[in-house]
Amino acid sequence: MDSVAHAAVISSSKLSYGGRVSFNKDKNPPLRSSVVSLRNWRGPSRNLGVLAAQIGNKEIDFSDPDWKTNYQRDFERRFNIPHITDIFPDADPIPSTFCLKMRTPIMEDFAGGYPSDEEWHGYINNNDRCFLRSHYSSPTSAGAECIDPNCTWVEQWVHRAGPREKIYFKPEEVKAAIVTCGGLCPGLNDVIRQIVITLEIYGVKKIVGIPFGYRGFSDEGLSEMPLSRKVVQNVHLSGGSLLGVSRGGPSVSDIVDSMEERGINMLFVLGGNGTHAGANAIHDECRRRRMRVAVVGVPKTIDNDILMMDKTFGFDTAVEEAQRAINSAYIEAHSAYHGIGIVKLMGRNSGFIAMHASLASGQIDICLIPEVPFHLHGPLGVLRHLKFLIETKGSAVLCVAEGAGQNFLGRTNATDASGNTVLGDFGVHIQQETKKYFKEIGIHADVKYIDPTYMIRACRANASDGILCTVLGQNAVHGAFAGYSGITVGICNTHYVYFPIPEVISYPRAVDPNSRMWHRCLTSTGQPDFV
Ligand SMILES: Nc1ncnc2c1ncn2[C@@H]1O[C@H](COP(=O)(O)OP(=O)(O)O)[C@@H](O)[C@H]1O
Ligand SMILES: O=P(O)(O)OC[C@H]1O[C@](O)(COP(=O)(O)O)[C@@H](O)[C@@H]1O
Ligand SMILES: [Mg+2]
Repeated sequence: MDSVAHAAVISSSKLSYGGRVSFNKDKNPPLRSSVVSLRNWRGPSRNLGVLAAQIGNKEIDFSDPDWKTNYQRDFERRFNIPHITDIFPDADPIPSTFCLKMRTPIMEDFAGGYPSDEEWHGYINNNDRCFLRSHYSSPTSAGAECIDPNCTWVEQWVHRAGPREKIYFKPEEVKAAIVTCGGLCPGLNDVIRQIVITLEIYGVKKIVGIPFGYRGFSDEGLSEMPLSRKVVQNVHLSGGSLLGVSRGGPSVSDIVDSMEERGINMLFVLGGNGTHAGANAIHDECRRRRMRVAVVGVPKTIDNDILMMDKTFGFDTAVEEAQRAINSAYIEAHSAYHGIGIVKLMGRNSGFIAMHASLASGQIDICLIPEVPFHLHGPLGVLRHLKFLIETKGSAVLCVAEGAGQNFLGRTNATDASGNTVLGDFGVHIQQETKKYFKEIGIHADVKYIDPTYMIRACRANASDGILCTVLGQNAVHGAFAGYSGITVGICNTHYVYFPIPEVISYPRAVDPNSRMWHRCLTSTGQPDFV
């Protein structure tokens, strides 16, 4: 029997003490997890009742009558979003130059700001908040994320995104830059477009694109691209990034030097975990140098692996586009004698695309993701189940996430320019193992392998992602004008919100093997546990 594919994460999530309690199943918990997880648990024997819990580096003593107040205060502190007045307490705001009645940059009526005595203006109050989580009334409730053993209601909310009545930048003094980093993702152009359009509505005239990710700040021969509504008007009609993307690049200090030289005081950073780590470091460095700058992120990851977000842009498009590949694999498999179709989809650490695409298609018999361990060989292995499917159904279709089954492949320790581990190709491996297995057992099998990954990533955004990109792009600009920096925008619990960057990138979000969604996927595929 071969080794079991290691789950990249802890798969157990249930703690029993008195009643059965299901805790947060976020994996690889961060240092400052907001809910109790198994790994962070430092209470007494699980069956003796819980008196205290270790959450991150803080111990919560549930017998303290003030524990909840303290927790909520700490939560508020963590999710506070950095503001320009933190370092420039005397910074004076001006009335916003943006209002919902103003749709183009040149409305004479509102020159110098929207009149504040109007009854309706559509602004967000700085104290508006959105709840981060739903309330689970019982720890036994499916998916319950509890702080304490009784799963009592603990307020956890984040700042609402949107335009404010007062702004901290004069549009005529703004030089805004946009940079897109990491891999491609459907919707990048939609976000660029919306940022430019919204900046112009505020009255900004100096808008530039930094070419090819962070490299564009340093590489000779790469010059900034002037942007305007005219330039970006139709960019969303094609995939990719108008500005280009890259991995690796200059140091944070060099990037900030370059920003100073160019006079950039608003930076919009579109990228994933790595890009946001960079954006946060840029924000810190700007503060250290006492620069009056807003650095705002828009999370871009086709893998959907950013914490706390309902989803990230491009993910819906990826799932939709993956249907074509899955359907092709299905047709091939069903038209062949003993046909087996294998589709590999992206997902470095997280199997969201594979899970959602499998579920959406209803055509997948086996879905393999990095978060769920499996055997390939042996009585419980994937290959034995494939034999069963061929014998009973005559064909089979597999969907594998790129990060699945990495322990079956030789480790190279290679990393890309950004320091990400270069993965082995599990899709090719399982294709070869399948062919070999059926040859060995003397059963005919016609194996077809489809790797549509870059075709999916290079697509233009679908309608729903297009709308998501529009809202995120607008809110990024609103956040910058409101004087926030070191923040990122996201959709959370159906609301658009601002997060402090470190809270969403402390580790990649992963599929919860105990979630109802993974269970739904399993009921659709009908696959057994391969361990
Ligand atoms: N910890 C970090 N600090 C600063 N910059 C980083 C960090 N990690 C990655 N970057 C930079 O962010 C950019 C994108 O990172 P990458 O991991 O390739 O993509 P993604 O942002 O999609 O995760 C690269 O230019 C990389 O150099
Ligand atoms: O070939 P590349 O450009 O390194 O991209 C491959 C990676 O891009 C992704 O689609 C997304 O990665 P990023 O979020 O880092 O851009 C991963 O799933 C995949 O491993
Ligand atoms: Mg990344």
